[in-house]
Amino acid sequence: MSARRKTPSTPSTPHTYTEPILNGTPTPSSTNMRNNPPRTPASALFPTRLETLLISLYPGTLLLGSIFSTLSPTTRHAPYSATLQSHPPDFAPSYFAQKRNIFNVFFVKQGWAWTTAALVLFLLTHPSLGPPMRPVLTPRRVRAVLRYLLVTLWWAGVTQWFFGAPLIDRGFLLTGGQCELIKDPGAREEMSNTREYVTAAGCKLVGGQWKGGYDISGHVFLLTLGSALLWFEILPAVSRAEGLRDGRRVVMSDGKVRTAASEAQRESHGVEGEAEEGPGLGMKVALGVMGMMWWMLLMTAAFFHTWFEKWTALVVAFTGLWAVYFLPRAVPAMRAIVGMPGV
Ligand SMILES: CCCCC/C=C\C/C=C\C/C=C\C/C=C\CCCC(=O)SCCNC(=O)CCNC(=O)[C@H](O)C(C)(C)COP(=O)(O)OP(=O)(O)OC[C@H]1O[C@@H](n2cnc3c(N)ncnc32)[C@H](O)[C@@H]1OP(=O)(O)O
Repeated sequence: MSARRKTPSTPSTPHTYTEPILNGTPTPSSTNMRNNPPRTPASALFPTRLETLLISLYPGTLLLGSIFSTLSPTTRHAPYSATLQSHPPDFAPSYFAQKRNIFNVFFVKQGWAWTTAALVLFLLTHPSLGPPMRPVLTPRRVRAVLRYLLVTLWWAGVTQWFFGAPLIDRGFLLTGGQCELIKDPGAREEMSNTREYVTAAGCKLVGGQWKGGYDISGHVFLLTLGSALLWFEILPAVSRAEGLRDGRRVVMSDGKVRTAASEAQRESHGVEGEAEEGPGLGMKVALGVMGMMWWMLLMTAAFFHTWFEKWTALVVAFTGLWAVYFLPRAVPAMRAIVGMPGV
């Protein structure tokens, strides 16, 4: 497994590993690195080039959707309602511009359930994490579940519940928004539960209009968070690409910066008989879910929300992802608990 990985810059003595120190006293290999700058970033907190390329698919998709909506005459001329955050149903320029489209109702609106199912299937079936189809709690599975739970907390806090109203709704209220019903004193009388008018869901439930504030796109947030969680977990486990696996930088407990390969060496929990075969069922399902998420992200970018609502949602999603997938690279104590995918 990882213990068998080749480390081309080091002598191939069995059972010893002399990974070059990247920010310590100059060694012959670190001098080499000055002459041939490494392809990985200087700080453990930043993504590698390959990771940056993959991450840039997200802003790229938002840009593509926005360009399409600007260039397409049907979409450009269709009336847009800021309150509905969409084109009114009668003027929707495409099937995907309708809120009731089947992919929205059964896929995005249940998006975290799909993300969870795809990840669980992958964890249960991929041999790099444990014996396929046997519910054995290997360290890699446990750490993957811990990371998933942290990202789930972020999803839940932003979209579902944060000691009351979720963060999206709190932001909306703080920026001057309110449930339009509460302007009507008669209707307000009937709203006995305060929760009814401090959340978008409660407001819509009593027939109110959630208006006036600034609302980040829940769709962009969920689709980014879910699909990126899947590929952050899956690619380092299945790919041999340097930038996704061994080339990632980590800060060791002595403060030295090394590559993830050194940790993989020490913490190998390889499963006997780990196969290097084609994609298994878990991988195929995850690829399907990621593909659908990408498509729905593109549709959201093309037909829903304002630019600002979409871009801030992207930033909020990546804040959570960064805390779970990049911060531990620079904080050994955190890494000891949640680990890194593929290590
Ligand atoms: C040994 C091996 C071990 C293996 C491991 C084992 C076990 C696993 C470990 C642990 C598991 C344990 C515990 C897990 C704990 C919990 C996990 C449970 C997770 C679940 O399983 S939990 C159930 C499923 N629950 C969901 O998964 C909900 C997902 N859902 C959301 O989080 C929101 O729903 C969101 C974010 C989507 C908000 O969205 P939003 O809709 O309110 O807001 P947005 O601003 O985006 O949209 C404004 C208006 O535009 C429309 N609109 C925009 N874009 C559109 C588009 N593209 N197409 C059509 N319409 C569009 C909208 O439809 C809306 O319209 P309208 O308001 O009228 O509906």
